[in-house]
Amino acid sequence: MGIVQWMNSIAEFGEWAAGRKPVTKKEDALRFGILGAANIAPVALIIPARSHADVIVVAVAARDRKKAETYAKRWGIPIVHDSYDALINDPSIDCIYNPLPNGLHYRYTLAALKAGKHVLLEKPSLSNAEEARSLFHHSVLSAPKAPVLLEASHYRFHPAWRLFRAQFNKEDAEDVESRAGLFAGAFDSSDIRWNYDLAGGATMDLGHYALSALRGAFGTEPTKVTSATARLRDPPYDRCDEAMTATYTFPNGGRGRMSADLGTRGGYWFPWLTSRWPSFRDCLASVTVRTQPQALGSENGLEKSEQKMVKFTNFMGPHGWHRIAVTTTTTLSDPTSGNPVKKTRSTEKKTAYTFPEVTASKGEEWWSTYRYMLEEFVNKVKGREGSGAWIDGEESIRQMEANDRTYEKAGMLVRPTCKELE
Ligand SMILES: NC(=O)C1=CN([C@@H]2O[C@H](COP(=O)(O)OP(=O)(O)OC[C@H]3O[C@@H](n4cnc5c(N)ncnc54)[C@H](OP(=O)(O)O)[C@@H]3O)[C@@H](O)[C@H]2O)C=CC1
Ligand SMILES: O=C1OC[C@@H](O)[C@H](O)[C@H]1O
Repeated sequence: MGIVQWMNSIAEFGEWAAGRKPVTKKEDALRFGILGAANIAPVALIIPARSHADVIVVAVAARDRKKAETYAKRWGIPIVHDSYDALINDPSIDCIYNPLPNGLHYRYTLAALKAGKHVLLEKPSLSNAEEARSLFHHSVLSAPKAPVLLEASHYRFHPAWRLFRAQFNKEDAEDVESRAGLFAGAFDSSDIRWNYDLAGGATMDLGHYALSALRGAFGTEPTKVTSATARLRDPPYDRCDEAMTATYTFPNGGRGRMSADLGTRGGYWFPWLTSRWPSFRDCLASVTVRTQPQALGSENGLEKSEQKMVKFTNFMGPHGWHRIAVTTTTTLSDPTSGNPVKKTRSTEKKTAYTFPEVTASKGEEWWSTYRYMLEEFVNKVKGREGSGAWIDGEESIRQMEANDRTYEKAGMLVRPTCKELE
Protein backbone atom coordinates (compact mmCIF):
# COMPACT_ATOMS: atom_id res chain seq x y z
CA MET A 1 0.00 0.00 0.00
CA GLY A 2 1.40 3.41 -1.00
CA ILE A 3 1.48 6.51 1.16
CA VAL A 4 -1.58 8.09 -0.50
CA GLN A 5 -3.62 4.90 0.03
CA TRP A 6 -2.54 5.05 3.67
CA MET A 7 -4.03 8.53 3.84
CA ASN A 8 -7.34 7.02 2.63
CA SER A 9 -7.25 4.25 5.22
CA ILE A 10 -6.50 6.67 8.05
CA ALA A 11 -9.32 8.99 6.95
CA GLU A 12 -11.75 6.11 6.69
CA PHE A 13 -10.71 4.67 10.03
CA GLY A 14 -11.25 8.10 11.60
CA GLU A 15 -14.80 8.24 10.20
CA TRP A 16 -15.56 4.75 11.44
CA ALA A 17 -14.02 5.32 14.89
CA ALA A 18 -16.07 8.51 15.32
CA GLY A 19 -19.20 6.63 14.26
CA ARG A 20 -20.00 9.10 11.49
CA LYS A 21 -22.75 8.17 9.04
CA PRO A 22 -23.24 9.74 5.58
CA VAL A 23 -25.74 12.60 5.61
CA THR A 24 -28.96 12.56 3.57
CA LYS A 25 -28.41 14.24 0.23
CA LYS A 26 -30.52 17.16 -0.99
CA GLU A 27 -32.61 16.90 -4.18
CA ASP A 28 -30.44 19.46 -5.95
CA ALA A 29 -27.09 18.10 -4.70
CA LEU A 30 -24.18 18.63 -7.10
CA ARG A 31 -23.24 15.46 -8.98
CA PHE A 32 -19.49 14.87 -9.18
CA GLY A 33 -17.52 12.69 -11.57
CA ILE A 34 -13.89 11.63 -10.99
CA LEU A 35 -11.30 11.44 -13.77
CA GLY A 36 -9.20 8.33 -13.10
CA ALA A 37 -9.33 5.76 -10.33
CA ALA A 38 -6.90 8.01 -8.51
CA ASN A 39 -5.28 7.18 -5.19
CA ILE A 40 -6.00 10.62 -3.76
CA ALA A 41 -9.72 10.84 -4.62
CA PRO A 42 -11.09 9.02 -1.52
CA VAL A 43 -9.37 11.26 1.03
CA ALA A 44 -9.73 14.44 -1.05
CA LEU A 45 -13.31 14.06 -2.27
CA ILE A 46 -15.16 10.76 -1.66
CA ILE A 47 -14.88 10.74 2.15
CA PRO A 48 -15.48 14.51 2.58
CA ALA A 49 -18.53 14.24 0.29
CA ARG A 50 -20.20 11.81 2.70
CA SER A 51 -20.80 14.61 5.20
CA HIS A 52 -21.91 17.19 2.61
CA ALA A 53 -25.63 17.20 1.83
CA ASP A 54 -25.00 19.07 -1.45
CA VAL A 55 -22.48 16.62 -2.92
CA ILE A 56 -22.93 13.18 -4.47
CA VAL A 57 -20.05 11.36 -6.13
CA VAL A 58 -21.84 9.65 -9.01
CA ALA A 59 -19.26 8.59 -11.58
CA VAL A 60 -15.70 7.53 -12.26
CA ALA A 61 -13.78 6.77 -15.45
CA ALA A 62 -10.44 5.00 -15.84
CA ARG A 63 -8.29 4.06 -18.79
CA ASP A 64 -9.15 0.45 -18.03
CA ARG A 65 -12.86 -0.21 -17.43
CA LYS A 66 -12.20 -3.13 -15.08
CA LYS A 67 -10.08 -0.90 -12.85
CA ALA A 68 -12.84 1.72 -12.79
CA GLU A 69 -15.45 -0.93 -11.93
CA THR A 70 -13.40 -2.27 -9.02
CA TYR A 71 -12.82 1.27 -7.74
CA ALA A 72 -16.51 2.19 -8.15
CA LYS A 73 -17.54 -0.88 -6.16
CA ARG A 74 -15.01 -0.21 -3.41
CA TRP A 75 -16.06 3.43 -3.00
CA GLY A 76 -19.80 3.13 -3.71
CA ILE A 77 -19.87 5.06 -7.01
CA PRO A 78 -22.90 4.15 -9.17
CA ILE A 79 -21.75 5.09 -12.72
CA VAL A 80 -18.65 3.86 -14.58
CA HIS A 81 -17.62 5.50 -17.84
CA ASP A 82 -15.34 3.97 -20.47
CA SER A 83 -13.20 7.07 -20.96
CA TYR A 84 -12.40 10.41 -19.38
CA ASP A 85 -14.12 12.18 -22.30
CA ALA A 86 -17.29 10.11 -21.86
CA LEU A 87 -17.43 11.12 -18.19
CA ILE A 88 -16.84 14.79 -19.04
CA ASN A 89 -19.67 14.70 -21.56
CA ASP A 90 -22.17 12.92 -19.27
CA PRO A 91 -25.04 15.46 -19.06
CA SER A 92 -26.05 14.18 -15.61
CA ILE A 93 -22.78 15.41 -14.09
CA ASP A 94 -22.37 18.96 -12.73
CA CYS A 95 -18.79 18.94 -11.41
CA ILE A 96 -15.57 17.20 -12.34
CA TYR A 97 -12.78 16.37 -9.89
CA ASN A 98 -9.50 16.17 -11.80
CA PRO A 99 -6.81 14.21 -9.92
CA LEU A 100 -4.98 13.08 -13.04
CA PRO A 101 -1.18 13.37 -13.25
CA ASN A 102 -0.15 17.04 -13.46
CA GLY A 103 0.72 16.76 -17.15
CA LEU A 104 -2.91 15.89 -17.96
CA HIS A 105 -4.53 18.64 -15.89
CA TYR A 106 -4.70 21.17 -18.74
CA ARG A 107 -6.25 19.01 -21.43
CA TYR A 108 -9.01 17.45 -19.32
CA THR A 109 -9.82 20.53 -17.25
CA LEU A 110 -10.31 22.62 -20.38
CA ALA A 111 -12.48 19.89 -21.94
CA ALA A 112 -14.60 19.78 -18.77
CA LEU A 113 -15.01 23.56 -18.60
CA LYS A 114 -16.03 23.61 -22.27
CA ALA A 115 -18.64 20.97 -21.45
CA GLY A 116 -20.01 23.42 -18.85
CA LYS A 117 -18.76 21.51 -15.80
CA HIS A 118 -17.36 23.10 -12.67
CA VAL A 119 -13.88 21.74 -11.96
CA LEU A 120 -12.03 20.99 -8.74
CA LEU A 121 -8.49 20.62 -10.03
CA GLU A 122 -5.73 18.90 -8.05
CA LYS A 123 -2.60 20.79 -7.13
CA PRO A 124 -0.31 21.84 -8.72
CA SER A 125 -2.93 23.31 -11.03
CA LEU A 126 -0.89 22.80 -14.20
CA SER A 127 2.50 21.79 -15.58
CA ASN A 128 3.87 25.32 -15.88
CA ALA A 129 2.96 29.01 -16.00
CA GLU A 130 2.27 29.02 -19.74
CA GLU A 131 -0.48 26.44 -19.25
CA ALA A 132 -1.74 28.28 -16.17
CA ARG A 133 -2.09 31.60 -18.02
CA SER A 134 -3.81 29.88 -20.93
CA LEU A 135 -6.31 28.02 -18.74
CA PHE A 136 -7.15 30.62 -16.10
CA HIS A 137 -7.43 33.39 -18.73
CA HIS A 138 -9.42 31.23 -21.15
CA SER A 139 -12.60 32.79 -22.54
CA VAL A 140 -14.60 29.81 -21.24
CA LEU A 141 -14.11 31.26 -17.75
CA SER A 142 -15.26 34.78 -18.60
CA ALA A 143 -18.48 33.89 -20.42
CA PRO A 144 -21.78 34.66 -18.63
CA LYS A 145 -22.59 31.85 -16.17
CA ALA A 146 -19.03 30.55 -16.57
CA PRO A 147 -18.24 27.41 -14.59
CA VAL A 148 -16.18 27.54 -11.40
CA LEU A 149 -12.56 26.39 -11.51
CA LEU A 150 -10.60 25.88 -8.29
CA GLU A 151 -7.05 24.66 -7.66
CA ALA A 152 -7.26 22.14 -4.82
CA SER A 153 -4.60 23.57 -2.48
CA HIS A 154 -6.61 22.26 0.42
CA TYR A 155 -4.47 23.55 3.31
CA ARG A 156 -5.42 27.17 2.51
CA PHE A 157 -9.07 26.40 3.40
CA HIS A 158 -8.46 25.24 6.96
CA PRO A 159 -9.05 27.68 9.84
CA ALA A 160 -5.51 27.02 11.11
CA TRP A 161 -4.03 28.71 8.03
CA ARG A 162 -6.10 31.86 8.73
CA LEU A 163 -5.07 31.83 12.39
CA PHE A 164 -1.40 31.47 11.40
CA ARG A 165 -1.66 34.41 8.98
CA ALA A 166 -3.26 36.56 11.67
CA GLN A 167 -0.22 36.23 13.97
CA PHE A 168 1.99 38.69 12.04
CA ASN A 169 1.80 41.50 9.50
CA LYS A 170 3.03 40.18 6.19
CA GLU A 171 5.01 43.40 5.57
CA ASP A 172 7.05 42.63 8.73
CA ALA A 173 8.12 39.14 7.62
CA GLU A 174 11.92 39.16 7.58
CA ASP A 175 12.83 35.51 7.33
CA VAL A 176 10.50 32.68 6.36
CA GLU A 177 11.35 29.02 6.09
CA SER A 178 8.90 26.52 4.65
CA ARG A 179 9.55 22.80 4.41
CA ALA A 180 7.85 19.56 3.50
CA GLY A 181 9.23 16.04 3.29
CA LEU A 182 8.41 12.38 2.83
CA PHE A 183 10.61 9.41 3.67
CA ALA A 184 12.60 7.62 0.95
CA GLY A 185 10.66 4.74 -0.57
CA ALA A 186 7.25 6.41 -0.17
CA PHE A 187 6.87 6.33 -3.97
CA ASP A 188 8.21 3.56 -6.18
CA SER A 189 9.93 4.10 -9.54
CA SER A 190 6.73 3.76 -11.54
CA ASP A 191 5.07 6.64 -9.66
CA ILE A 192 3.75 9.62 -11.66
CA ARG A 193 6.00 11.85 -9.52
CA TRP A 194 9.08 10.59 -11.37
CA ASN A 195 7.66 11.05 -14.85
CA TYR A 196 8.86 14.26 -16.52
CA ASP A 197 6.37 14.00 -19.38
CA LEU A 198 3.56 13.89 -16.81
CA ALA A 199 5.07 16.96 -15.09
CA GLY A 200 6.53 15.11 -12.11
CA GLY A 201 9.19 16.21 -9.64
CA ALA A 202 9.44 17.21 -5.98
CA THR A 203 8.95 20.91 -6.72
CA MET A 204 5.62 20.05 -8.38
CA ASP A 205 4.61 17.77 -5.53
CA LEU A 206 5.53 18.67 -1.94
CA GLY A 207 7.34 21.73 -3.31
CA HIS A 208 3.95 23.07 -4.28
CA TYR A 209 2.99 23.31 -0.60
CA ALA A 210 6.36 24.62 0.58
CA LEU A 211 6.47 27.36 -2.06
CA SER A 212 2.79 28.23 -1.77
CA ALA A 213 3.07 28.59 2.03
CA LEU A 214 6.21 30.73 1.64
CA ARG A 215 4.47 33.04 -0.85
CA GLY A 216 1.38 33.00 1.36
CA ALA A 217 3.37 34.12 4.41
CA PHE A 218 4.85 37.10 2.53
CA GLY A 219 1.53 37.68 0.76
CA THR A 220 3.41 38.66 -2.36
CA GLU A 221 5.76 37.33 -5.06
CA PRO A 222 9.50 36.84 -4.80
CA THR A 223 11.54 39.57 -6.49
CA LYS A 224 14.33 37.09 -7.12
CA VAL A 225 15.14 33.41 -6.78
CA THR A 226 18.57 33.74 -5.18
CA SER A 227 19.50 30.05 -5.26
CA ALA A 228 17.97 26.71 -6.18
CA THR A 229 19.55 23.31 -5.80
CA ALA A 230 17.91 20.10 -6.90
CA ARG A 231 18.77 16.54 -5.95
CA LEU A 232 17.85 14.56 -9.04
CA ARG A 233 16.43 11.04 -9.19
CA ASP A 234 18.76 8.40 -10.53
CA PRO A 235 18.64 7.81 -14.32
CA PRO A 236 16.41 7.26 -16.22
CA TYR A 237 14.23 9.51 -14.00
CA ASP A 238 16.81 12.28 -13.72
CA ARG A 239 14.71 14.98 -15.37
CA CYS A 240 12.74 14.90 -12.12
CA ASP A 241 13.95 16.35 -8.84
CA GLU A 242 13.67 14.13 -5.79
CA ALA A 243 14.36 17.16 -3.62
CA MET A 244 14.59 20.92 -4.09
CA THR A 245 15.95 23.65 -1.86
CA ALA A 246 15.59 27.27 -2.96
CA THR A 247 16.00 30.74 -1.52
CA TYR A 248 14.21 33.94 -2.52
CA THR A 249 14.08 37.65 -1.78
CA PHE A 250 10.79 39.50 -1.41
CA PRO A 251 9.76 43.12 -2.10
CA ASN A 252 9.94 44.13 1.61
CA GLY A 253 13.58 42.98 1.71
CA GLY A 254 12.62 39.71 3.44
CA ARG A 255 14.28 36.39 2.69
CA GLY A 256 12.55 33.08 2.13
CA ARG A 257 13.71 29.49 1.93
CA MET A 258 11.72 26.50 0.79
CA SER A 259 12.68 22.85 0.82
CA ALA A 260 10.81 19.83 -0.43
CA ASP A 261 12.16 16.34 -0.21
CA LEU A 262 10.38 13.23 -1.51
CA GLY A 263 13.12 10.94 -0.21
CA THR A 264 14.33 11.88 3.27
CA ARG A 265 17.07 9.59 4.57
CA GLY A 266 19.48 9.21 7.47
CA GLY A 267 19.95 11.35 10.55
CA TYR A 268 20.38 8.33 12.83
CA TRP A 269 23.29 7.18 14.98
CA PHE A 270 26.04 5.26 13.17
CA PRO A 271 25.75 7.17 9.86
CA TRP A 272 28.05 4.68 8.09
CA LEU A 273 25.26 2.13 8.60
CA THR A 274 22.11 4.25 8.56
CA SER A 275 22.67 7.12 6.12
CA ARG A 276 20.56 5.41 3.41
CA TRP A 277 17.74 4.45 5.74
CA PRO A 278 14.44 6.29 5.22
CA SER A 279 14.06 9.07 7.76
CA PHE A 280 10.74 10.11 9.29
CA ARG A 281 12.23 13.08 11.15
CA ASP A 282 11.58 15.69 8.46
CA CYS A 283 8.17 14.49 7.37
CA LEU A 284 6.07 17.01 9.27
CA ALA A 285 5.65 20.09 7.06
CA SER A 286 6.23 23.43 8.74
CA VAL A 287 6.42 27.12 7.96
CA THR A 288 8.32 29.46 10.28
CA VAL A 289 8.20 33.26 10.13
CA ARG A 290 10.57 35.63 11.91
CA THR A 291 9.46 39.26 11.86
CA GLN A 292 11.59 42.41 11.84
CA PRO A 293 12.01 43.87 15.34
CA GLN A 294 9.27 46.43 16.02
CA ALA A 295 10.12 49.54 18.09
CA LEU A 296 7.66 49.96 20.98
CA GLY A 297 8.88 53.29 22.43
CA SER A 298 10.75 53.61 25.71
CA GLU A 299 10.37 52.11 29.18
CA ASN A 300 12.27 53.40 32.22
CA GLY A 301 14.69 55.24 29.94
CA LEU A 302 15.38 52.14 27.85
CA GLU A 303 14.27 51.46 24.26
CA LYS A 304 11.76 48.66 23.95
CA SER A 305 11.38 46.44 20.89
CA GLU A 306 9.62 43.22 20.06
CA GLN A 307 10.32 40.44 17.59
CA LYS A 308 8.07 37.51 16.82
CA MET A 309 8.74 34.00 15.64
CA VAL A 310 5.67 32.13 14.44
CA LYS A 311 6.02 28.43 13.65
CA PHE A 312 3.11 26.51 12.14
CA THR A 313 3.83 22.80 12.42
CA ASN A 314 1.90 20.41 10.16
CA PHE A 315 0.36 23.13 8.02
CA MET A 316 -0.38 20.55 5.26
CA GLY A 317 -2.56 18.34 7.44
CA PRO A 318 -3.67 20.51 10.37
CA HIS A 319 -6.89 18.53 10.86
CA GLY A 320 -4.87 15.58 12.21
CA TRP A 321 -2.84 17.72 14.60
CA HIS A 322 -1.13 21.09 14.39
CA ARG A 323 0.57 23.72 16.49
CA ILE A 324 1.05 27.43 15.90
CA ALA A 325 3.75 28.53 18.33
CA VAL A 326 4.14 32.30 18.69
CA THR A 327 7.34 33.24 20.47
CA THR A 328 7.69 36.92 21.35
CA THR A 329 11.09 38.27 22.32
CA THR A 330 11.01 41.65 24.05
CA THR A 331 14.27 43.54 24.27
CA LEU A 332 15.14 46.59 26.37
CA SER A 333 18.20 48.39 24.99
CA ASP A 334 20.46 51.21 26.07
CA PRO A 335 19.40 54.22 23.92
CA THR A 336 22.97 55.50 23.58
CA SER A 337 24.88 52.34 22.70
CA GLY A 338 21.94 50.34 21.33
CA ASN A 339 23.18 47.36 23.38
CA PRO A 340 20.53 45.04 24.79
CA VAL A 341 20.14 45.30 28.56
CA LYS A 342 17.34 42.79 29.10
CA LYS A 343 15.61 40.17 26.95
CA THR A 344 12.45 38.28 27.82
CA ARG A 345 10.88 35.53 25.80
CA SER A 346 7.41 34.01 25.98
CA THR A 347 5.69 31.40 23.84
CA GLU A 348 1.99 30.97 23.23
CA LYS A 349 0.65 27.86 21.50
CA LYS A 350 -2.47 28.17 19.41
CA THR A 351 -4.73 25.95 17.33
CA ALA A 352 -7.87 26.43 15.22
CA TYR A 353 -10.25 23.76 13.98
CA THR A 354 -13.28 25.94 13.12
CA PHE A 355 -13.97 29.52 12.02
CA PRO A 356 -15.68 30.92 15.15
CA GLU A 357 -15.98 34.41 13.60
CA VAL A 358 -17.72 33.18 10.45
CA THR A 359 -21.51 32.88 10.36
CA ALA A 360 -21.80 30.82 7.17
CA SER A 361 -19.72 27.63 6.93
CA LYS A 362 -18.15 27.86 10.38
CA GLY A 363 -17.10 24.23 10.01
CA GLU A 364 -16.85 21.32 12.40
CA GLU A 365 -13.89 20.45 14.64
CA TRP A 366 -13.33 17.21 12.72
CA TRP A 367 -13.47 18.62 9.18
CA SER A 368 -10.34 17.96 7.18
CA THR A 369 -8.66 20.52 4.93
CA TYR A 370 -10.37 18.71 2.01
CA ARG A 371 -13.78 18.97 3.66
CA TYR A 372 -13.33 22.70 4.25
CA MET A 373 -12.27 23.09 0.62
CA LEU A 374 -15.30 21.15 -0.64
CA GLU A 375 -17.55 23.41 1.43
CA GLU A 376 -16.15 26.51 -0.28
CA PHE A 377 -16.25 24.95 -3.74
CA VAL A 378 -19.96 24.17 -3.28
CA ASN A 379 -20.62 27.62 -1.81
CA LYS A 380 -19.05 29.22 -4.88
CA VAL A 381 -21.00 27.05 -7.33
CA LYS A 382 -24.26 27.69 -5.45
CA GLY A 383 -23.53 31.42 -5.05
CA ARG A 384 -23.58 31.23 -1.25
CA GLU A 385 -21.58 33.11 1.29
CA GLY A 386 -18.74 31.06 2.77
CA SER A 387 -15.73 31.33 5.04
CA GLY A 388 -13.97 33.72 2.67
CA ALA A 389 -11.14 31.26 1.91
CA TRP A 390 -10.55 30.96 -1.83
CA ILE A 391 -7.80 30.55 -4.42
CA ASP A 392 -8.44 32.58 -7.53
CA GLY A 393 -6.97 31.99 -10.97
CA GLU A 394 -4.39 34.78 -10.62
CA GLU A 395 -3.03 33.16 -7.46
CA SER A 396 -2.77 29.83 -9.27
CA ILE A 397 -0.89 31.51 -12.14
CA ARG A 398 1.54 33.24 -9.78
CA GLN A 399 2.21 29.95 -8.00
CA MET A 400 3.13 28.28 -11.30
CA GLU A 401 5.33 31.26 -12.24
CA ALA A 402 7.25 30.91 -8.97
CA ASN A 403 7.56 27.16 -9.63
CA ASP A 404 8.99 27.72 -13.12
CA ARG A 405 11.47 30.32 -11.87
CA THR A 406 12.67 27.83 -9.25
CA TYR A 407 13.28 25.13 -11.87
CA GLU A 408 15.08 27.62 -14.12
CA LYS A 409 17.34 28.79 -11.29
CA ALA A 410 18.18 25.15 -10.55
CA GLY A 411 19.23 24.77 -14.20
CA MET A 412 16.37 22.40 -14.91
CA LEU A 413 13.73 22.36 -17.62
CA VAL A 414 10.28 23.61 -16.70
CA ARG A 415 7.71 20.83 -17.04
CA PRO A 416 6.44 20.36 -20.63
CA THR A 417 3.45 22.25 -22.03
CA CYS A 418 0.39 20.41 -23.35
CA LYS A 419 0.57 20.08 -27.15
CA GLU A 420 -3.04 21.24 -27.48
CA LEU A 421 -2.46 24.55 -25.69
CA GLU A 422 -5.05 27.19 -26.70
N1 LIG B 1 -4.32 17.02 -2.38
C1 LIG B 1 -3.49 16.08 -1.95
O1 LIG B 1 -3.33 15.88 -0.76
C2 LIG B 1 -2.79 15.26 -2.94
C3 LIG B 1 -2.82 15.62 -4.25
N2 LIG B 1 -2.23 14.85 -5.19
C4 LIG B 1 -2.31 15.29 -6.59
O2 LIG B 1 -3.31 14.46 -7.21
C5 LIG B 1 -2.90 14.07 -8.50
C6 LIG B 1 -2.87 12.54 -8.57
O3 LIG B 1 -2.08 11.99 -7.58
P1 LIG B 1 -2.26 10.47 -7.08
O4 LIG B 1 -3.69 10.22 -6.78
O5 LIG B 1 -1.25 10.22 -6.05
O6 LIG B 1 -1.87 9.72 -8.42
P2 LIG B 1 -2.21 8.28 -9.05
O7 LIG B 1 -0.92 7.58 -9.24
O8 LIG B 1 -3.29 7.60 -8.34
O9 LIG B 1 -2.67 8.74 -10.50
C7 LIG B 1 -3.92 9.37 -10.71
C8 LIG B 1 -4.58 8.77 -11.92
O10 LIG B 1 -3.86 9.18 -13.07
C9 LIG B 1 -4.31 8.37 -14.11
N3 LIG B 1 -3.41 8.35 -15.26
C10 LIG B 1 -3.74 8.81 -16.48
N4 LIG B 1 -2.72 8.70 -17.33
C11 LIG B 1 -1.72 8.15 -16.63
C12 LIG B 1 -0.41 7.76 -16.98
N5 LIG B 1 0.05 7.95 -18.21
N6 LIG B 1 0.33 7.22 -16.01
C13 LIG B 1 -0.13 7.05 -14.77
N7 LIG B 1 -1.37 7.40 -14.39
C14 LIG B 1 -2.16 7.95 -15.31
C15 LIG B 1 -4.59 7.00 -13.51
O11 LIG B 1 -5.89 6.82 -13.99
P3 LIG B 1 -6.58 5.46 -14.43
O12 LIG B 1 -7.28 5.09 -13.18
O13 LIG B 1 -7.42 5.93 -15.53
O14 LIG B 1 -5.54 4.47 -14.83
C16 LIG B 1 -4.59 7.25 -12.01
O15 LIG B 1 -5.74 6.75 -11.41
C17 LIG B 1 -1.59 14.78 -8.75
O16 LIG B 1 -1.85 16.01 -9.39
C18 LIG B 1 -1.04 15.04 -7.35
O17 LIG B 1 -0.19 16.16 -7.30
C19 LIG B 1 -1.66 13.66 -4.84
C20 LIG B 1 -1.60 13.24 -3.56
C21 LIG B 1 -2.10 14.05 -2.48
O1 LIG C 1 -0.28 16.59 -2.34
C1 LIG C 1 0.37 15.72 -1.78
O2 LIG C 1 0.18 15.51 -0.46
C2 LIG C 1 0.55 14.31 0.16
C3 LIG C 1 1.74 13.66 -0.45
O3 LIG C 1 1.78 12.33 -0.04
C4 LIG C 1 1.77 13.72 -1.92
O4 LIG C 1 3.03 13.36 -2.42
C5 LIG C 1 1.41 15.02 -2.51
O5 LIG C 1 1.11 14.85 -3.87
